[in-house]
Amino acid sequence: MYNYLKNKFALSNIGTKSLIKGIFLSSLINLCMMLPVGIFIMMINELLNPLIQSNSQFPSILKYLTLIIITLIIMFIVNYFQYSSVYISTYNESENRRIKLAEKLRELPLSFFGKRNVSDLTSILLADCASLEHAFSHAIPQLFGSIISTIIIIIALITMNWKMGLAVLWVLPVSFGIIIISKKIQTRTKALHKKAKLDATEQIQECFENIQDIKAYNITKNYMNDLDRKLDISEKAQIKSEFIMATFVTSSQAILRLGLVTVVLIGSNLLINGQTDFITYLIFLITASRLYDPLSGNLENIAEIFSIELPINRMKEIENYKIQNGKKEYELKNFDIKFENISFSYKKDEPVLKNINFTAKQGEVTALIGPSGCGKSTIAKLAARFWDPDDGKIFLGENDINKIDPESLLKNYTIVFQDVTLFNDSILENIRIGNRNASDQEVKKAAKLAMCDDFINKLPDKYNTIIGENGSSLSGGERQRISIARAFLKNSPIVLLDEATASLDVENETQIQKAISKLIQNKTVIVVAHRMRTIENADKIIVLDDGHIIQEGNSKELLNKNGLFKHMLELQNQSMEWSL
Ligand SMILES: Nc1ncnc2c1ncn2[C@@H]1O[C@H](COP(=O)(O)OP(=O)(O)OP(=O)(O)O)[C@@H](O)[C@H]1O
Repeated sequence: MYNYLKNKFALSNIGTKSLIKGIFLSSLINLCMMLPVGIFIMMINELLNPLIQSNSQFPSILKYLTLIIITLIIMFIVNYFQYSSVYISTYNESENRRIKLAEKLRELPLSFFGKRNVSDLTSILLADCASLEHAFSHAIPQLFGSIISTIIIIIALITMNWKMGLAVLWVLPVSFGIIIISKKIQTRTKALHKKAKLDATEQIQECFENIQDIKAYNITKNYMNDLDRKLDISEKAQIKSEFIMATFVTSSQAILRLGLVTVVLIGSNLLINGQTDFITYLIFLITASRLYDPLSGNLENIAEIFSIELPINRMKEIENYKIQNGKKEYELKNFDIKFENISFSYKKDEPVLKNINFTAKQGEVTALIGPSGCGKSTIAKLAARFWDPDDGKIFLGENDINKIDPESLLKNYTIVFQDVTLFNDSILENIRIGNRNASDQEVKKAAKLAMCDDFINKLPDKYNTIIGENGSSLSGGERQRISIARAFLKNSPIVLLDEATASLDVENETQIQKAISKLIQNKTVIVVAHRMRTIENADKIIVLDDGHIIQEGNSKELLNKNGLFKHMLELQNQSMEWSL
């Protein structure tokens, strides 16, 4: 039972124990509900006795008053413990579940995030956790508790009179049979509803994120029509799912009620034939009229219990996803990065890199160039172990990076990406992300080096200005310069620059290039660049095409050959001569 509940509902040890306690107390509540029935039957028995036996006494009112008060106290105590045990433990478990998931998400490699989108993950952490919270507090203990209490009462009834006992019992397997048979259908329709809802949510999120482009291209109407369609599909899927659930649940509830009818039929037959007495018949009638109440109410929760299988599986998928691990302590002889026979694909059978071999040496700038989509950024990501290669090895200072813990590996890297991520915080804190221990003075020094000082001083609160969600109040170039300031602050031995100066105007870019050349001295630098002039002084240029290295050398060597490098340089020179 313990292991079944633990695995089935993906609970912690404490959560499983609390659930079992909750189930036990819920069944106790249902059994306590039968206490007034017992008192009532006792009273009827005593009331009828004077009519049957002349020497009997009239029942004592005080005795029944005391029994009623005791019953109320017992019911209050059991309810109190059930409520506090179930609810407090559920919310504690839920809190721990969210923390555990967040911790796991922190450790997961980018390959995981490449397969899932943000709204899906948000929905797991918020909506899915909330649905489990509700099921564990309002459905599971109550349903299991009502099954246990009903079985106990039925066993007691069977020992009293097996024929009438069976008349009460038969409805249980039939009613549950209907629910169990319907499980597959209910789970499928719930999954379809969930998917349709997620599609609509994703579209809403996408709409907010891309509102500028949607307006600029005048596609609001098309976009809204598409959203309307998705909302419609979601609504229909919800109605269908609710309807199917209601059909099965009400049918099995109706069957449960038939138990009372069969008790009346069989009981009156037994009474007429003198095979039972009136009090026993009365006990069965009153008990059967109350017995199914908790169970019938909880049948509605069965759909909820079925539906939590989906969020539990989604959470298990995160929990079981293989994390990148490795040693935290390691010695590096140098900071050379060596790619040895590297092949990589984001999607199965769609290789992005094929047999890549090169070394980015410490103290040198290694530039990656090639047409769009040839795999330049992917090489930079693999160098930092954001993804693990399918084949081959990447060495940092003669250590296979596959065997180094990603977090401790990244301490050696400064990465400036094409897409800068900024937080809704002050400029000071956004730069300090480069080095959490840096003082304000150090942050400001880094900002100066990255040519941020001028624009920051023009902001209302200077370094304390809050820059909005993802730095929405800054220009592309300003955002990029902040990310470069972070890099200055981190000052680590390896620098990966992925189109680092892409959003800058020529004047700014020239200045930043000067600053970057200071930053990268004696470091291992890998630059991904489109503009040829930004890499003309690189020590080594790797020219890629369709995931292969097709040329390698410095710019002088490559210009002397008739290859892609020369061709790209000529094309870029031509484009610089264009005018509108
Ligand atoms: N997260 C991802 N999931 C699936 N495919 C991806 C992912 N990232 C990149 N790709 C694909 O891998 C290929 C190489 O992408 P990559 O970003 O490395 O190219 P790139 O040379 O840096 O391109 P660009 O110069 O346009 O930035 C492309 O076809 C791209 O569509």
